[in-house]
Amino acid sequence: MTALKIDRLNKVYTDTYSGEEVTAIADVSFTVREGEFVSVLGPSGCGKTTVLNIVAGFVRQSGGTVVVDGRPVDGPGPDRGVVFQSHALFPWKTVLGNVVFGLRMRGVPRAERNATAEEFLKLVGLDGFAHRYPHELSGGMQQRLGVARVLANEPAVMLMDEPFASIDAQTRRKLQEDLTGIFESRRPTVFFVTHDVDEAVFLSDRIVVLSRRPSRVREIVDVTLPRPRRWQETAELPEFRRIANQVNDLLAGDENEAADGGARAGDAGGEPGAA
Ligand SMILES: Nc1ncnc2c1ncn2[C@@H]1O[C@H](COP(=O)(O)OP(=O)(O)OP(=O)(O)O)[C@@H](O)[C@H]1O
Repeated sequence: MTALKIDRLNKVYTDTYSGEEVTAIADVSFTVREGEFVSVLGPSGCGKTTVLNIVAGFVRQSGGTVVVDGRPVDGPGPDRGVVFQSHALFPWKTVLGNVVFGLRMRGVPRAERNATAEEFLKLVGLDGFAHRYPHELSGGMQQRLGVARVLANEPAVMLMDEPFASIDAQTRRKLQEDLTGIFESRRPTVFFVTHDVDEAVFLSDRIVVLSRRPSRVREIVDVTLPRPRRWQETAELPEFRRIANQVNDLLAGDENEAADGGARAGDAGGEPGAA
């Protein structure tokens, strides 16, 4: 079943200073099936976060539709849980309090919500930290908490915007492995935005590669690697390198086209001030 359907999405921003119109997204369509992990990759500034923000209901599209679980998106809602790059946790609430909050908003009874929150804290490896505060956790632990908080609410789609970008490389690998383990055991539907090709290949079932701005879908790449996935074994598979090279070629092809055509076309779609 389709969990998320993005159809002919278009977004034009109006620059608040110059009043100039900037087309961030020209025409983007793709679907995410229930229980599928789909990543979106593309050149910097192509509109990845904009697509995610429209799906989250934070930003309104200029054209096209977004349907989650059969319902058109018309603002934020509990059917979509977002894990941000910065942690966006409640600093005054404990770890347990952060996870329980959404459950309380949904009217889950107290005994049940504490049990559910503890189950999800265990899933992300934070059992034993329930009564700490976010500032007492490392960056990686805060991201785990962000994941637990979203998963506990069983959203139709979990939206993740470069959640590991600000985390050191070693911890990032561990978090990617843990996220994969959680995905493999729970099968949430995930829409994941990243800059990192290897991360996208390791985590995803499919990768949507966007063109430079104004963006379109350049290609949707199937990742047929076996699960369960662990970095050491998965990265050694020839298929892993083949897919990563394919995605890198798609991104590089886009850069080359930008270099060839950008100057000629006055680069109407380029980043302002970009060389
Ligand atoms: N609120 C806004 N007003 C005007 N322009 C905006 C606004 N938000 C984003 N943009 C522009 O839209 C384009 C897409 O931005 P977006 O952040 O979605 O891209 P991205 O692919 O996520 O970028 P990055 O890879 O750098 O994170 C950029 O050119 C950006 O400058």
